Amino acid sequence: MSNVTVVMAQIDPVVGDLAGNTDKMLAAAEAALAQLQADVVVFPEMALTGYPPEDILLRPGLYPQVQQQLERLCAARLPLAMVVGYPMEDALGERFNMAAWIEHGEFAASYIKQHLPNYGPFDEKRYFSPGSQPTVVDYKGIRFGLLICEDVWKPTAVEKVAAAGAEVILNLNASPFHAEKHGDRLRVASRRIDEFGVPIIYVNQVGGQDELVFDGGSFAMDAAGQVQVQAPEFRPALVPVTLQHGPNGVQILAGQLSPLLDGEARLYEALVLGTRDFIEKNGLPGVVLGLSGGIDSALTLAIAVDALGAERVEAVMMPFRYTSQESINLATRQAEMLDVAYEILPIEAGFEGMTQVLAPRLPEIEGVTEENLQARLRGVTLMAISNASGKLVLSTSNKSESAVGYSTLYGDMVGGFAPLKDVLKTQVYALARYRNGLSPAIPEGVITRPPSAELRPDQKDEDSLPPYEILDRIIQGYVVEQKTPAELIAKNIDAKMVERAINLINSNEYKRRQAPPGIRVSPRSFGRDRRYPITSRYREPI
Ligand SMILES: Nc1ncnc2c1ncn2[C@@H]1O[C@H](COP(=O)(O)OP(=O)(O)OC[C@H]2O[C@@H]([n+]3cccc(C(=O)O)c3)[C@H](O)[C@@H]2O)[C@@H](O)[C@H]1O
Ligand SMILES: Nc1ncnc2c1ncn2[C@@H]1O[C@H](COP(=O)(O)OP(=O)(O)OP(=O)(O)O)[C@@H](O)[C@H]1O
Ligand SMILES: NC(=O)CC[C@H](N)C(=O)O
Repeated sequence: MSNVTVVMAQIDPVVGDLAGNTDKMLAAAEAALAQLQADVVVFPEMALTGYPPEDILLRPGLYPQVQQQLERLCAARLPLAMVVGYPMEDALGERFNMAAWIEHGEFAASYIKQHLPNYGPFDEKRYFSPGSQPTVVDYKGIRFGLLICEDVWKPTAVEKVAAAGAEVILNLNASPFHAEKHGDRLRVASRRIDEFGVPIIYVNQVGGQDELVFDGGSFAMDAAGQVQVQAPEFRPALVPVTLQHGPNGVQILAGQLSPLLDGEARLYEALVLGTRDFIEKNGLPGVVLGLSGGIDSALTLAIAVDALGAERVEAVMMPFRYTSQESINLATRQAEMLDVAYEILPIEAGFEGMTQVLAPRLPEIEGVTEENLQARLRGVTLMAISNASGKLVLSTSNKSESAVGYSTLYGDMVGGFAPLKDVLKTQVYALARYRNGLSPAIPEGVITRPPSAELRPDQKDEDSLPPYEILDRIIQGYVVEQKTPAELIAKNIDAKMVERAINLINSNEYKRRQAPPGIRVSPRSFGRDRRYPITSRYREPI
């Protein structure tokens, strides 16, 4: 019996662009036929609408358009089978997350997703009803079982499709990135193969969508749990998987093994892709940010340049009386290193103006009022440039600061997108070092100086906050891993620091609700992964 070629079409669908996504699928299928002699081409979950389409799924106008595009896929009558993810609404108004098997232009079979994820960033029970039946398609002598993403994360759907005779599973995914996700996927797939003995071809989408980054990384795992084919991460790809009938069922032949990234390299790529796609898919001309000579704005600038190219990035240093010459020098040096448009715009005159405006009500502007006024004048300045140029303001906030509210509402929290939103301060340093290892992008002095908001004389972050090494352990433990205060203290973290940090985390939810969106890179980000009340008296014993 001859071999059968399944092409993993790791594409980058754009949410809501049904016609564009269909064009992409037709182009990918044609290329898979012409270049790879594909028999089957598998697209990601919900490739027709992009994922997650959120409340677009509740628009009645969506479903006729889905039908139209499915008809286009059939009308192309390509001589292969296409497996396509799409949403469907039935006559009773129930909606389903589906996969279509389109064989030589005929809509030959379909499958309804059985396990609907409703945790973390997922909301599928808001939209869909689950299916209950397996789908197995006999094609070119092989029995293909269809499953959709979460279906392989639990045993039931895999058990059913194996019992229905599937010899290989085609798993359509929209599986967003976090730093440990690829390892989780491999473990889950290998466990299911262990339990039910059916190899899995796992096809993921790639690209940024608002707060989510899809990393691709599609793979084919054989009946022994070995990855025989590995697609690259963070870019679209068409990767062939060769199937052969052997004495022990279907074999997956060894194929392309794209190298995988890890650690900071993987995290950095996710941040660059998430930033680029947010700007590109929203049709924005470029970005502008406040460059302070500190590490957060320095790393954000490097990411922006890697994402968009220096010519689309602008940096502004806005000194005030507390800004050190070293900060100005470091900001200027980085702007030169990266060759971005750069301006020094002092905010002193703005501060004087505000002093006069406020004089009848506030004769003295001091303390936190003075600190925040500086941050807000910088925000106003950046927004003026944004309005005049159309460039989006990048917020430089990181996860450690937003955890404890160490930022100013309508000040340094302005912006349309926050690349570092889910990155802890200790990771910011590691990423800066990693990035400089590729080529010089951040002056060494920015990395080695102690962090300071420079909003009052000699201010250092660690005067107000626990040292970042400790704060980040608390955030990681309390927010990401859901540990109790007692568990944190048992890990040798000072009880007073634990108590203070947890109080700050919980009392600053109000600020986070007003923060710009940013890229999710951890298993639990602030935002949809962690929905906390602003008004709350809940406490846990210390
Ligand atoms: N539950 C609640 N819901 C809604 N609003 C609430 C609230 N509780 C207080 N508020 C309001 O929030 C306001 C306070 O917030 P806000 O004006 O932002 O200011 P606030 O949190 O008081 O001060 C900002 C702090 O962040 C520091 N900072 C600023 C800028 C940059 C950095 C850095 O290193 O990156 C650090 C700065 O040194 C200062 O200590 C109050 O006026 C209060 O009315
Ligand atoms: N003098 C400045 N010129 C331009 N932008 C500034 C200036 N000071 C602060 N900002 C902006 O406000 C953000 C918050 O900066 P701040 O210095 O208060 O603390 P930070 O969070 O440690 O940031 P960074 O590490 O970038 O300094 C900065 O990242 C930057 O975008
Ligand atoms: N779309 C989905 O079903 C995603 C859920 C799945 N566990 C994942 O993130 O990989």
